[in-house]
Amino acid sequence: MITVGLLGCGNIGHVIAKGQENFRITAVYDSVSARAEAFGKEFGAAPYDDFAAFLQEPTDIVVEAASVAAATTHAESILLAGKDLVIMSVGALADVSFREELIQTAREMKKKIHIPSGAIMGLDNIRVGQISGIDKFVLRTTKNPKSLSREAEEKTCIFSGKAYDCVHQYPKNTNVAESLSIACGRDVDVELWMDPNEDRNMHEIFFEGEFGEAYIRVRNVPSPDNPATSYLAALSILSLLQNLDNPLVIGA
Ligand SMILES: NC(=O)C1=CN([C@@H]2O[C@H](COP(=O)(O)OP(=O)(O)OC[C@H]3O[C@@H](n4cnc5c(N)ncnc54)[C@H](OP(=O)(O)O)[C@@H]3O)[C@@H](O)[C@H]2O)C=CC1
Ligand SMILES: O=C([O-])CC(=O)C(=O)O
Repeated sequence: MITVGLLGCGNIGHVIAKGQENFRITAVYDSVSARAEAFGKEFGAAPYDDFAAFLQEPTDIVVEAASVAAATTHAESILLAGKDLVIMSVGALADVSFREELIQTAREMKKKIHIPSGAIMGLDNIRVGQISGIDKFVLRTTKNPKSLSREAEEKTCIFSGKAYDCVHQYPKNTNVAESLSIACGRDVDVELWMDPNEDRNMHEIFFEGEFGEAYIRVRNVPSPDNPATSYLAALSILSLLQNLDNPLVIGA
């Protein structure tokens, strides 16, 4: 049985806890210790309010499902503690030198850093961008203003630029852009829209290169407990965990 330490007892944490089958969450940590305690009581995991003590639990893998700040602060120490790592707050990896240091640490510790497909489809084959030419790569994200904790009367573009720059302004909405950038090997172009007539979290990917062209559109149901996070993102990490010990690997 794979044992999991969970960093962040929020929306995604609860979805994966409810889907435990071939893995078990045995230790949890959250910046709000009452939240970790309640989570621990509900799912039978040990709650921690001290991160160093949390790392001493003999878990195989730590799932970060908290925030870009949490991933930035804790990722290195998780790897140094000899644990594999799943990063949901992928925006933390926009800083190239931080990302390269983390990969180096993982290599030295013989550990893996997993980036789940998250709120999109097709991340696996987008890696072809690293081995063949790309002419165009644009991510257009459209959400209801409520999912962005904003208000708007009409469809409005609130960001247009590179993924790297988006992370500083919209850390909760840059994970997809950063996952795509890492997958295809370049800082992708991003448009972020809010639309009062859109009730889904929509991600459209326009990708052209030597292979041909692709248009991927995902219209995600927002998570009831956190409308900024698509339910697909939580399902994606659950699927990743359920397949960790599966000898049959699907996808690129
Ligand atoms: N890769 C992808 O495609 C996607 C990634 N995400 C990312 O996944 C992460 C989790 O999402 P979700 O579960 O919906 O978020 P929630 O806000 O529902 O849960 C996160 C929990 O982690 C806590 N937390 C935040 N920062 C820290 C910290 N530094 N140390 C310890 N605990 C912390 C939060 O506390 P508090 O409320 O006090 O901040 C909260 O309890 C987010 O960063 C989100 O942006 C989401 C969707 C798609
Ligand atoms: O759709 C989602 O779940 C979140 C999102 O935009 C992102 O993290 O980039």
